[in-house]
Amino acid sequence: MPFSIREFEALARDRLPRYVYDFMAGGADDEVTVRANENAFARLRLLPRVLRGRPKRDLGITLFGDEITMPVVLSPTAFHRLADPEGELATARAAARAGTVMIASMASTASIGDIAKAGGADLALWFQAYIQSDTGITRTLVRRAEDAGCRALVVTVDSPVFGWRERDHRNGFHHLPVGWHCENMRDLTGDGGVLDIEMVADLSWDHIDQLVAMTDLPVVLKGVLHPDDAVTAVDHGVRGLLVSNHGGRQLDTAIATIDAVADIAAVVDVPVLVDGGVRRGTDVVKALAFGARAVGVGRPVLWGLAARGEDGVTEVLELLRAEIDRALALTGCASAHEVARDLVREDRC
Ligand SMILES: Cc1cc2nc3c(=O)[nH]c(=O)nc-3n(C[C@H](O)[C@H](O)[C@H](O)COP(=O)(O)O)c2cc1C
Ligand SMILES: CCCCCCC(=O)C(=O)O
Repeated sequence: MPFSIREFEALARDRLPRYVYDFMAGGADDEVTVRANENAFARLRLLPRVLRGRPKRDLGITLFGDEITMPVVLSPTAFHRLADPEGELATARAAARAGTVMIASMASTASIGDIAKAGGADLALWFQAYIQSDTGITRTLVRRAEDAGCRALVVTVDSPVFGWRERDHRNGFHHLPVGWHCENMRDLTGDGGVLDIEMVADLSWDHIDQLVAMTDLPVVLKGVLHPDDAVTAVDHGVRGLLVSNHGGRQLDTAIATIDAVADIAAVVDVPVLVDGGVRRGTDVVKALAFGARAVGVGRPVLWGLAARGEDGVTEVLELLRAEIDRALALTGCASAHEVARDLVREDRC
């Protein structure tokens, strides 16, 4: 079994067709932000406390009333069938087994109903949506998420247009293989067809007001980086924030997410999550120190899925759990809640 997420990525790279690996690993333009997300974690150094020994650490946290077993959730990623024939169904089973949240992408290759069935009652399932220009379509998607038992709605707001992904253009990857579809987009107009997902360029706070009014589910905004937007979001009824630059796939040279999270956590009173570049348990501890309730992982899940299917996703999540536990012990923390801001210093080298 691989010993790290990096080794899972190497395995996945060996197994996947080149165009699929590039789609998953790649980002926008020069991929400056893809690299920055990881490098920014490495630049931060931990300042551990000693002689606070406790026999066991408690990794559990609560999100919208649900207890999850560690401060790691699965960020939404499209097209899991490209990684494994079982696709999102395998991912859902692994997330349920790990006792954490899976945020299913609107661009899943299985429907939200089927993902919910695969995960079963143990899965804390959230649905990620891109707001569509036709409010009726957005409403139907929200109802499907509610009917599937989703516990929160994550709205991605960093994509008014699609990022420029040079690897995909070079590889000519613009469509799923014949016969595969974004299953959440099926039967939305009553003609049995599958609609394309739209990126809506005139997305505004009015759309967020409409969405919040449409559902009792907590709405989480994904893709917020500016503290002022975070404050505005809460004013508009948003109940959680996922600080994200879409894994460097949208605006290249956007700030690394770990560099954005503390300023946001300081000005809002709702759960703040962060994703982008989390590859080690020590990264998770740094994010907690900066005020995040939890982190999201995107590519690591895909590497596990591509390398070893459902078991691979489980192994990636369990690797992270063990690394977080070890990092907590080595920094003198008995729980995720005990991680304090003074545990992290900027690298002075
Ligand atoms: C292959 C791939 C597909 C993605 N698809 C979506 C998506 O459908 N919706 C979304 O909001 N974000 C999507 N993302 C962004 C992730 O949710 C997340 O923000 C990002 O992957 C986090 O960075 P990491 O991969 O370094 O963990 C995707 C990312 C990747 C790598
Ligand atoms: C037009 C299809 C939408 C797929 C969205 C996937 C995504 O967000 C990504 O980063 O890739």
